[in-house]
Order: sequence, then C-alpha cells, then structure tokens
Amino acid sequence: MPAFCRFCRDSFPLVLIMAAIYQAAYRRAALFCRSHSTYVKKMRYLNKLKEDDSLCRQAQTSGTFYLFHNLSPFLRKVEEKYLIPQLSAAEMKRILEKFKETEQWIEKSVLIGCSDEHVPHFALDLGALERSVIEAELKGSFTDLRKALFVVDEDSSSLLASAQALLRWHDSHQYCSKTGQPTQKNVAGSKRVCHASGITYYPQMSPVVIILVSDGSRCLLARQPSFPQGMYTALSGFCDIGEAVEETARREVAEEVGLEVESLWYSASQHWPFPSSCLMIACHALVRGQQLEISMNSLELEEARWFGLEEVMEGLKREPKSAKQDNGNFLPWFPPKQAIAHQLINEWVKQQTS
Ligand SMILES: NC(=O)C1=CN([C@@H]2O[C@H](COP(=O)(O)OP(=O)(O)OC[C@H]3O[C@@H](n4cnc5c(N)ncnc54)[C@H](OP(=O)(O)O)[C@@H]3O)[C@@H](O)[C@H]2O)C=CC1
Ligand SMILES: [Mg+2]
Repeated sequence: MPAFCRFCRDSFPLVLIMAAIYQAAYRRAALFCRSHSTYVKKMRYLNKLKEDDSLCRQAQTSGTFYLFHNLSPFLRKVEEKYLIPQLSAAEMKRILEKFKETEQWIEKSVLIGCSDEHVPHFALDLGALERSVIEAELKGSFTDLRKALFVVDEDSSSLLASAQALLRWHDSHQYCSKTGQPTQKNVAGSKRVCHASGITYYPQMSPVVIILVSDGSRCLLARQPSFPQGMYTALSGFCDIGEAVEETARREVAEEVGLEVESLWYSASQHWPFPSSCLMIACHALVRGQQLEISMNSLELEEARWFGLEEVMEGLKREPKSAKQDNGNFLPWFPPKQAIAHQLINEWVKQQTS
C-alpha cells in the first residue's frame, strides 16, 4: 500500500512507514516526512504567537511586514514580474518617521504566517497615510486585489488573499455588536475582545459550495450577468445556516438550474476573498439521467447550459483577450487557475479522458 507525506505527497520508503506506524500508533498526524517536522514546528510557533501577546510584540521587532492601503496590497514590478516586498521592522520605522507617525502603528499589524526559520510575517494597512508618498518612497504601487491575485505567483496570491481578508475583518469588527463598545485586538490579530461584555470575536469566513454538475458526458456551466463577457463557471451558493455541504449543493443546483443531484463527491477547498472571505468547498455532482433539461433561475443567472468535452477543452485554453469574435460575440472561457472553479473543470476533463 503506498503511503504519502500528508503535505508534499512524497512517498515514504516501506521501512520508514513501518517505523512511523509503530511509533505513531493511533497518532496518524505524526506521519510527516523529515522536512515536514519543520512544518509542525512552524505551526506550533505561530500558535504560540497567537496565544502570547508579549511574545508576539517581541516578534514584531524582528518580523517582516506586507503593506496594504485601504485593503489594496503593495506590489513592485521587477522586469516582467510582480513581487510583494516584505519590509523589515527597521524599514517600517523609517517610513513611519517620514510621516511623523509613531511606531505604535506597528501594533495595528496582524500576524499572517512565518518562514521556516520562524521569521514572523505581518500585514499592515496604512490607509490613513498618503498613498502616493508611500508608493514613491517604496517604488511600487498599491494594486486592487482583484488584479494583484492574478499577477503574482500562486503562493503569494493565497497569502495576499488571506492577509487582506484578516485586515478587512478587523476593519469591520471595531465595535461589539452587543454593547456597541470598541473591541480590542490581541497582538497577533487572531481575535478581538469586548472588555465590557467579555465577548471574544474570531475572524470568520462564509462557507460557499461550488458544484460542477455533470450528466456523465457533459458538464453544466453558467454565467451571472455581472461576469465578464464570455466567462462561464460552475454553480455556486452560500450555505444557509444549519445546512450541511451536501444540502447546500442539492439546494443550489435545484434553485439555480432546476435539476436534482444524484451523487456528490468532494474535490478540494479554497479561501476566496470576494466579496469578503468565503470558504469555497468544491464538489463534483452527477444529476439524475431521466431529467436533464435545465430550468434556469433568471433572477440569479444569465445563462446556464451543457458543455461537451471538446468545447470545455477549448475553453480552458482560451484567454479572455482572444474570446471576442469579429461579430462581437464571445467564445466561452473559464476562470483562471487561481480560482477553484478552474481546478474543478480540469478534474472533470481528466475524468472524461482517463
Ligand atoms: N473561486 C472560485 O472559483 C469561485 C468563487 N465564487 C464566489 O462564490 C461566492 C458565492 O457565489 P454565488 O453564486 O454568487 O452565491 P449565491 O448563489 O448564494 O448568490 C449570492 C447571493 O446570496 C445572498 N447571500 C446569502 N448569504 C450571503 C453571504 N454570507 N454573503 C454574501 N451574500 C449572501 C446575497 O443575496 P442578496 O444580495 O440578495 O442579499 C448574494 O447576492 C461569490 O462571492 C463568488 O465570488 C463563485 C464561483 C467561482
Ligand atoms: Mg449562485
């Protein structure tokens, strides 16, 4: 039986597997390859920083900072690449002094991760300071997240998305919803507390189920009126309170296209920062063979239709720029690889061709 590291998917030699199973007896989580004991140490360190304010305050002095301005991340273009600069605490101090601001600004930062060597990373929104002065000083620009996510590399895009989501959450949870009193963040920014009521608030995500419906040989893709022209994606919908993922998937497919899900299987999940912090739970669904006629809910969708394998494969290759035809119509194209919808569509193609 093959065994894989839970993180890098590298396989283990048999002897190591036996030793690990023996040692780990019932503690499956201990089955990491050597490089991932680094991962465990890192997660434990981050957890400590969240729990211990004075340790985290100390970490701010040796950490690096990612900057935002009114939730737009700071990017620097180097040749053809977009990079997200990390500033040291000393550089931050220098910039803040330029604005005659005190170092207390650093207290507004939130912990977003750390390197393998335990250098902590923080995100800080400098929205109250003059944007153009910071941009000129640091030779880059604050870029709308919708653009930034698609021009940086994959790791950086998920880091930017979660950093922005955390900053956004703090910005919109300044007051207790019960007492109306200001809430205080812990140093790491992993929670906010109302000292008047004792209520602790934790950052939240809204669960959304995204479902690629198939009838076995075709898949169903749809458009909302707000989408860019020609773009189709899988069906999706927010979980209602109290709903299980399977119930949301069944309900959304019934509501949006009038079909009944017969079977459903989980694929993967992704944090998505739009409109504000969704946990996208991606699934494949098969619909009942006898009822394949789409009855579209036109309040939510502009178009929903079945796509054959060939059309999907062509759509995956198509760039949005090349989708416009001479007659003004648009050929179908799908979300970019950073979106989990892309992964679902790719998986469906693989299922069909394997
Ligand atoms: N990463 C990816 O690959 C993809 C991501 N998505 C994301 O999934 C999200 C949901 O998809 P969508 O199909 O629009 O969802 P829905 O089909 O559930 O419709 C959205 C509507 O649901 C209502 N709603 C219910 N709960 C919430 C909530 N917690 N937050 C916001 N609105 C809520 C709102 O209606 P009202 O305004 O009337 O109150 C909203 O306009 C979108 O934000 C989209 O960005 C979608 C497809 C692909
Ligand atoms: Mg929807």
